[in-house]
Amino acid sequence: MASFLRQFTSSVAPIPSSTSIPLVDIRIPSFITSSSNSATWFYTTAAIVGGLLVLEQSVYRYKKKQLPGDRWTIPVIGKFADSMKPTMEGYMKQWNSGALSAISVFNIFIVMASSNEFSRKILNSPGYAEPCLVHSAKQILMPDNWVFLTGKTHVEYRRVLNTLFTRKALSIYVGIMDSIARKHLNEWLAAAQKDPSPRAIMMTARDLNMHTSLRVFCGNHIPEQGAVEINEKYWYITRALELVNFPFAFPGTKVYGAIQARKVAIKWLELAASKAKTAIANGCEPECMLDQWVKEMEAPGYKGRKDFSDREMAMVVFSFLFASQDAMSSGLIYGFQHLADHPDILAKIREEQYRVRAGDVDKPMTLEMLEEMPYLKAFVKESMRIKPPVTMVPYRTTKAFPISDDYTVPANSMVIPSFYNSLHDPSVFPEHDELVPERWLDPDSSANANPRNYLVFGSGPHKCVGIEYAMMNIGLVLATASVLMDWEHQVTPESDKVQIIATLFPKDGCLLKFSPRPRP
Ligand code: HEM
Repeated sequence: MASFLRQFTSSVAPIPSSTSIPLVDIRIPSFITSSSNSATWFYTTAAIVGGLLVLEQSVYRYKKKQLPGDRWTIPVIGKFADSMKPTMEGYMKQWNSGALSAISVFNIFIVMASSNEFSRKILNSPGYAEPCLVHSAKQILMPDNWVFLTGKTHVEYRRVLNTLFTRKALSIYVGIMDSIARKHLNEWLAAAQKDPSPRAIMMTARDLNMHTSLRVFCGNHIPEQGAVEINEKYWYITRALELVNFPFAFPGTKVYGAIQARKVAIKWLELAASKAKTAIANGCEPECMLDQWVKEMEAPGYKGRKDFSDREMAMVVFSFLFASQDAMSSGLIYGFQHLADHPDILAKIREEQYRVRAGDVDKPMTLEMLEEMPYLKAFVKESMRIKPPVTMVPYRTTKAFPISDDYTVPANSMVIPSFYNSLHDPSVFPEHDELVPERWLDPDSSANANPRNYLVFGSGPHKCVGIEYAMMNIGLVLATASVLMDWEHQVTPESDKVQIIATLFPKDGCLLKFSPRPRP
């Protein structure tokens, strides 16, 4: 590029100005002067553009240093085309190119970390790197949402939110989860009776999760009409979670649709927060997360902030929906698919279910019962190891980050820890592509000896706040399904291919055929 520019400029003859040869009075036709002006503009513009392109390449190569990655970046857009249609194969190629590797998208310099050491280092270095949600997240979640807090204020806010997932709180939620799971599974059976052909569970599993989360978080403080409205509109939010979106939220854009959906959701969630405060003030016992939150703030030993406004509480609940809906749906859908494809594992799950339920499949699930189901828990953990719903989380460096002895990530770069290689490390997970729940049941297994490799929920100060709830919900739905119904998987050429819609899903949406299961 530089040599091209040198040749180009040296072949351009200097154009004399009219003042440099004052004694010569030659009338120059106007079409000649205007074309020489245009030529000047053309050459100047070309030189500026060329200079910027050279600068772009130089900055990229300076930041990349010895890291694996393209030697040159595509001018202006970089790897934008790849980020529009991400594939697992593409990501794997990048991760396998090195423990750290570089790319650039729209001149955002990105360092991908694929090893456990570097991924964990990024997640656990709040002094150098902070989570960096996709650009649209700020527009959708609103800039004053707690999820954008960092440092000490984040730690303090998190301390309050952790109280929403204590054992006491989870024991309130489990009854709600059980009754909603049964309602939906019976609807799936009724639909299958009408039309027994296999159907994709992509959307029906999402509906189940949304319904469960709304009722766990807000109980009956949201009327049915509100729950339906939020559920119907939520897909607009998922659609807008792309890495790169049209920057302005004009009507018709995905982000605009997501903002409208958020406005509807926040309206109902604010109402729910206000009703929870009234219910607890009137002496009611907590029946959902919002109630539990208000009750917690009243407790004599409570040390945190007590003045959460309805809007703040609504934004927290909305952030939970935002963080959980896609990931939990991915985990649940792959759970169904993995069990259908591994009848031996499903048989072990059923054996455990019948034993703990003492043959009574109508018995509502309790926390104590779940604790007696180690095989179920091991399966859920293993299913998400094989297909982690979230494969990576973008962070941003706040200052130059000396990540290794010989490489420092420049300030204001994106650093993306990825989890796939940690979760498929053959030295920790022998037969790493095989679904083996037993590896979690042996306390001396290498899987249990290396908990740092299990990055499904991240690590460090921003580690997922909803781990227990998510694991419990996925386990509870699969366990209840295993005793109420049989399901067959229609395997297609797309079943083992992955589509990435913020999280991972089977490309064919997971086609299942359900039928009622005879009682024991
Ligand atoms: C299978 C389901 C889920 C998976 C795989 C998952 C995974 C993750 C991951 C990888 C992170 C980023 C962690 C990091 O940066 O180190 C995260 C953060 C988060 N998750 Fe989850 N999650 C799930 C379900 C949930 C649920 C059910 C909730 C809420 C009820 C939730 C709420 C959050 C929140 C609020 C954060 C941000 C925490 C912070 O910044 O302090 N997630 N999750």
